[in-house]
Amino acid sequence: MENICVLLTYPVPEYLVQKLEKRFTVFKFREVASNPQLLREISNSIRAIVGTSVCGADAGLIDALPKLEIVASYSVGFDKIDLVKCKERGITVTNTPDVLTDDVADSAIGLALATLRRMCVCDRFVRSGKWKKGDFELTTKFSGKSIGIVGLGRIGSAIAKRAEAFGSSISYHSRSEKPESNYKYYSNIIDLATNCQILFVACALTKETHHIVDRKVIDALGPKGIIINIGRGAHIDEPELVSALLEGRLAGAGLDVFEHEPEVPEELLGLENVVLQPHAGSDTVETSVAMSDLVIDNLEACFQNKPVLTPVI
Ligand SMILES: O=CC(=O)O
Repeated sequence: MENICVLLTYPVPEYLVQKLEKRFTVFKFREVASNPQLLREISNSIRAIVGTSVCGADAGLIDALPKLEIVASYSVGFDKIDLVKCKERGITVTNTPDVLTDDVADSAIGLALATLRRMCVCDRFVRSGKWKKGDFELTTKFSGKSIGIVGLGRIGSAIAKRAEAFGSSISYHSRSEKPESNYKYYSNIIDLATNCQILFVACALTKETHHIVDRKVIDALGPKGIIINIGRGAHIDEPELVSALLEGRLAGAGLDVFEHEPEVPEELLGLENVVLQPHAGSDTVETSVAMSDLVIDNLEACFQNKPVLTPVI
């Protein structure tokens, strides 16, 4: 397989780079993009793209690679891959579901706890020595709150399972009701937001879910409501979120993702009722190894003409 050329569109952990380089001829997009001559030379040889949640494969790149057979994403989300184009061209697309579910769900619960119990503010309180001058103010209880989950897929279900252990009542909104679930279903996200205290966003980003959390949803959640987003930044109308937080129309937010990441709205940086993470929901050593192994297994299966393990299409 050493002769098979793979284009890496975004930096991935060294473990995956090494595994790829052991098996394939690897080109890194950043190096190739700055060398148009090299790009022209290799465009006819690239048979696989390895992308991430940040940079996958858009129509322009796919068009430039006539021999492309597979886009293997080091991510569960595939919103950065032009699936229509891949389908047209008969290109296989794979992602890394399941192996990261626990980490992302853990992060979601961690963000909720950190936001309600103000853990980051508490940490700064201790470090700055302010504790010596008096105790920290009271925070808000997490256990027993009513939880609304947008998207009851693998990650949404894992969040629900964890929230159950906190005595939460759980309801959800998704495209259709899940007959296997005992949680209360709302076909309308505004009804879900009206009836919960903490709204977790855990669905895939599609045209339909772009800005699914808009001003109406935020206002339905109300001034005591909390939003936790471990999906994609574009699930939330970010300027609306920022103004709701500034105006006290929303109590707080725990955000792993942002609409224009790594750019984060300046106003959020000054707010103490938000907890911000750098899109790191699945970024643990253990899960990174599992995701990398799955990327490799998918590529090997594809080039051995076997069924890939986790096909998107
Ligand atoms: O955002 C992370 C992923 O899609 O895996």
